[in-house]
Amino acid sequence: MLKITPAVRLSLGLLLLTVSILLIAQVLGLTPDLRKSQLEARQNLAETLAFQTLLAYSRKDEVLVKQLLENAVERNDNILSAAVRSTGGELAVYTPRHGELWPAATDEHSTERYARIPLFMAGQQLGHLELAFEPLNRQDTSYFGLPRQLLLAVFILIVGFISYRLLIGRTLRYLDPSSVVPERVRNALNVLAEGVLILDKREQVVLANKVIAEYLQMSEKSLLGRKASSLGWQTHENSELPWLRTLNAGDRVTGARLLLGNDKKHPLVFRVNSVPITDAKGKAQGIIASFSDVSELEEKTRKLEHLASHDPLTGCLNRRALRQALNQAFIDAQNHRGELCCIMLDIDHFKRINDTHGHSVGDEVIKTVAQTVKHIVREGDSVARFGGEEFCIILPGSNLEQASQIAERCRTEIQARDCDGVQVTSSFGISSVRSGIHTPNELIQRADEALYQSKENGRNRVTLWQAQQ
Ligand SMILES: Nc1nc2c(ncn2[C@@H]2O[C@H](COP(=O)(O)OP(=O)(O)OP(=O)(O)O)[C@@H](O)[C@H]2O)c(=O)[nH]1
Repeated sequence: MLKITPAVRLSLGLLLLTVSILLIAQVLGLTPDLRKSQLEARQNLAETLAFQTLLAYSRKDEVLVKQLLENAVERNDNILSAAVRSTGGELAVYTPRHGELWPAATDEHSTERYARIPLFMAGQQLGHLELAFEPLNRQDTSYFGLPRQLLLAVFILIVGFISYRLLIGRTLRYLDPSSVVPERVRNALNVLAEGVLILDKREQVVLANKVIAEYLQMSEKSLLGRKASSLGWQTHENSELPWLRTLNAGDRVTGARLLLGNDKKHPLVFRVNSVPITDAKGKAQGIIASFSDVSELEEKTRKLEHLASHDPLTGCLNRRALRQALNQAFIDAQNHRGELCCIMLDIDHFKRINDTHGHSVGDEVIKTVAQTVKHIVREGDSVARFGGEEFCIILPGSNLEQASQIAERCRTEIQARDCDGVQVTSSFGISSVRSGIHTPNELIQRADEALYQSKENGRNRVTLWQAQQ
């Protein structure tokens, strides 16, 4: 089947245009009128023959007249018969079948097929020359019995299409950007583990290797001519695409991070390098951009970072990560004169739970308490496992009153929870940067002192640290 390639489409377009131009030319009368010229030829022929016949007929040389008429019929395929009719209406001289070919009803006037020319000599009419012709269109049906115009149209369509197709195919080969890259270069790029795009000055793809085509889920050919920025990349905070930076500023870009894919949860992550292709004068004529898929590496790194900063039993921050979060929150609070509170939480009589129900139940209790607290605090707060059954909660932007409300909610919900048939209570101590505290350590220390007060005063309660403590 004929493939509708751009070359075929262009050829058909040009063919239609050509046919339309021919039709318009015909409508405007710019093409030669075959019918008219045939009629003129017939008229000339009839008049010449009439002149010759008149001379012979006036001398009553009927043999010569007959010879002239027979010669005319013999030499002209389109003359069927000829005759000289006397003024009285009888056929004086005639070629065979003229009687049957000449229509009885023909009046004085000539028609397309029947010429009737009066023969005058010295002002006296001697008779008429009669010529019967082939029908006008007969001459057009010279090929396979089909009208010549139809054949011409078919000829233009077939030969026109083949010629246009060959011409455009050849032209497109010169214009096809991929054909300027030698096969061996393309093969070499296809062996690379990295994706490669070669772009022109308008960031249109001139070459795409197999790897990048697979990442983009498109064929190498269908990528040609597409703008690289239209291929579905996501940048970090809409920063400039690396190849655009190279095109705009001439910079080499290395290690730019780009995401690809509609699946926002699992996009492919690439590290992209982009270098300009310069001409002899050092002007950028295009770009080579390489794409390394670092999705798996980033996922592993993310998991390692999570392991390094979180407690494996509860999923809360560990002490190292708590320190970082607290230091940052402390700096922010100081810079913006903001609120910051710290809550220390300790499960009451936890040793007894371990001793009575076993260590694994103890672990479950710790996990339940952690889940309860994480569920209550806001998104910007940090929950860390501080020690065995002790937790530290950092609340940026919360004042003492808000922090004590949160601690109170944690206390009542922990008390209400049932953990493998075990019910526990917990004690809380709260400190705030607004209580004359100067360092992150001091904030934790004061909250711990308040927690100690809760334990001292009978447990299952919340105590705020105050300067006079
Ligand atoms: N199951 C379990 N127990 C732990 C873990 N870490 C620490 N512990 C135990 O927690 C208990 C803490 O007990 P203590 O610090 O004496 O205090 P308590 O029994 O909670 O009493 P108060 O704090 O005074 O109410 C110890 O027995 C630890 O062995 C842990 O990860 N899992």
